[in-house]
Amino acid sequence: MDLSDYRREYLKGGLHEDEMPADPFEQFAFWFKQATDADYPEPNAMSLATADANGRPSLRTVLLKYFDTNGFVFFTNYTSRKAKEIEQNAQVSLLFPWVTLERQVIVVGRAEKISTAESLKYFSSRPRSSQLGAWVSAQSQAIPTRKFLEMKLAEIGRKFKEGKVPLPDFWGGYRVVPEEIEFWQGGAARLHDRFQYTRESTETNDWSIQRLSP
Ligand SMILES: Cc1cc2nc3c(=O)[nH]c(=O)nc-3n(C[C@H](O)[C@H](O)[C@H](O)COP(=O)(O)O)c2cc1C
Repeated sequence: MDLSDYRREYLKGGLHEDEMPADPFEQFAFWFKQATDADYPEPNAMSLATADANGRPSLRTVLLKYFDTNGFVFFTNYTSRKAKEIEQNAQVSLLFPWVTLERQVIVVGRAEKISTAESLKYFSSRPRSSQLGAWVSAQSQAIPTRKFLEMKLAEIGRKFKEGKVPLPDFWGGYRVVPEEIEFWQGGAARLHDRFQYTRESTETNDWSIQRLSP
């Protein structure tokens, strides 16, 4: 299939130096709210890129669950492929592909496991079915059939029939602590606006900003 004629002009707006806040999280929150207000489907779905110790990359979608000036938090299985790669190489990248808004946000930083208490807080807020699902899935491992999963779910359901479902020790969150955050806004004639924030110090929320060529 030839897709070479698939193109459109990006005309929704621009980004201007004098409107970029000093704090990139402020800009992210502003764009996130605009994505939500525009009914962008699952604006918190982001691509997470990891790479193993040899630099071999892998990529998948995960859901951003919350963010603040400390970073972006998602939840997953600590024995999954992504988790194994993060163990070998904590450098990761996130991409928010808000393409119908003619925008993308790219984060580069380090993934850190959050505390068990913090994971428990989020786990406790999940529906019971999702809590049981976390117990059932040995994420990223080969399994024989779907039936195998359904039987495991029934077994786990019986095991935790009474009371609260406990937090599995193989499940929890990562916080991606950004070192760079780029905001991209499509522009006419492919003259897009790109602003890259680079963290000045690991101790503080101080950032330098530069415009990048599209
Ligand atoms: C919209 C969407 C949201 C997802 N959210 C998550 C998530 O928050 N956490 C997660 O572990 N997997 C999530 N997944 C599944 C992952 O993309 C992936 O299949 C899984 O985490 C295993 O990845 P890995 O084998 O590379 O570790 C999501 C997939 C989609 C399409």
